[in-house]
Amino acid sequence: MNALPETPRLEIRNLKRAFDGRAVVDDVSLKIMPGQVTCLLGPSGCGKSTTLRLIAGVEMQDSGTIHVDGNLICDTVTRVPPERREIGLMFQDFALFPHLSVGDNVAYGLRKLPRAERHARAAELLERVSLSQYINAYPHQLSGGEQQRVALARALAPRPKVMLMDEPFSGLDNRLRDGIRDDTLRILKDEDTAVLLVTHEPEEAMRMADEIALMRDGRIVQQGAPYNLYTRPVDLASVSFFSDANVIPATVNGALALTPFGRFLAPGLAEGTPVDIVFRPQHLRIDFDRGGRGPLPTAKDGTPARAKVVRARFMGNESLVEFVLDEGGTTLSATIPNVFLPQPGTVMWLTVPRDRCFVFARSGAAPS
Ligand SMILES: Nc1ncnc2c1ncn2[C@@H]1O[C@H](COP(=O)(O)OP(=O)(O)OP(=O)(O)O)[C@@H](O)[C@H]1O
Repeated sequence: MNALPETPRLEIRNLKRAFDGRAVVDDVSLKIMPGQVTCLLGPSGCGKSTTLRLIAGVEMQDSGTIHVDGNLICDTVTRVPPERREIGLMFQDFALFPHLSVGDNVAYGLRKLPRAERHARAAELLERVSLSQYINAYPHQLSGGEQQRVALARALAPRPKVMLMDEPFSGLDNRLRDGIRDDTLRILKDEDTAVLLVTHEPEEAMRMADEIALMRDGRIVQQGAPYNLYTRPVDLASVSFFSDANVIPATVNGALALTPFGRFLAPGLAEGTPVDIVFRPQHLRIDFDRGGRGPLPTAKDGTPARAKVVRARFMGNESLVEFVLDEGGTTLSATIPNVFLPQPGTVMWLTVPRDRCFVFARSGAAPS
């Protein structure tokens, strides 16, 4: 039995790239195992595509290393050219060759193989993406979703060790997208390549990724399974990237932060540090006012806080209700399943389970 840990299919270490003195990729490290999908997730301009271009070899890093299956393919001295990196690429505009048939598009990267083998591999991949019947058709005769599958088959044909995908689904019709994502994921898993997929859409990353690397201003700020990123975010910006967030400002006093919902533990934060108590709208619970009282405080949910409805809107599957807290005047939102549209001014009591709240030192703020 081999007791050695598996070698990552792709490993990048401390990758850096600056343009005009500005670090666009700033000390990025990642490991992806065979058959694993990692999503590089972040807002526009945070350096995702540049990271992909460095790995593909079409851009050169200032420092850092790239290994595929443990072999160095690029540092500042060694540089394996893009076509010899065994890395497949798939971008937003599928860039199929319009003058080549679907079969020839898929076989394009196999020019070194004998004709019969080339043909067999192209046919096998078209079968895999359920497009065998289009082998002699031309790209313009296919729908957007079908073209996307041809592009996938073409990228996979040379059996790349790593697949780099830059927003591969963003050109597709919304209604098709989920099905195509699921099909693509299944095919990628069958091929056992390591996939690095760039997206700015959290839902796409949650749907596709075994692991998400959350990127901001050129750096990876958090990395892990989607569940861990969602339930244990590192800061307010990470919460807000995945969903709306309620924020209650407070200040640390004796290792506690006092809020209208009671005291929150603020371990490790200096006295006087401004903090934000953060939670998602779906975790705010509401109760009706009963003769000026709300529910009793509990260890799990803390102290109920009295609030008034500001407005309520029907959103389809849920209702969005906005409140203003009596104490402190903070505005909070709640999402409630189905139809719940209380009148503005209605008094209600709000609670939020403690285990759904995050306590973060306010970014850029020093203890007062
Ligand atoms: N060749 C270049 N020269 C100068 N600046 C560049 C170059 N390539 C990228 N940049 C800058 O680097 C930053 C990051 O770009 P990049 O395309 O990597 O971001 P991104 O996260 O992929 O964004 P998007 O999702 O919008 O494509 C941007 O501000 C961009 O203008």
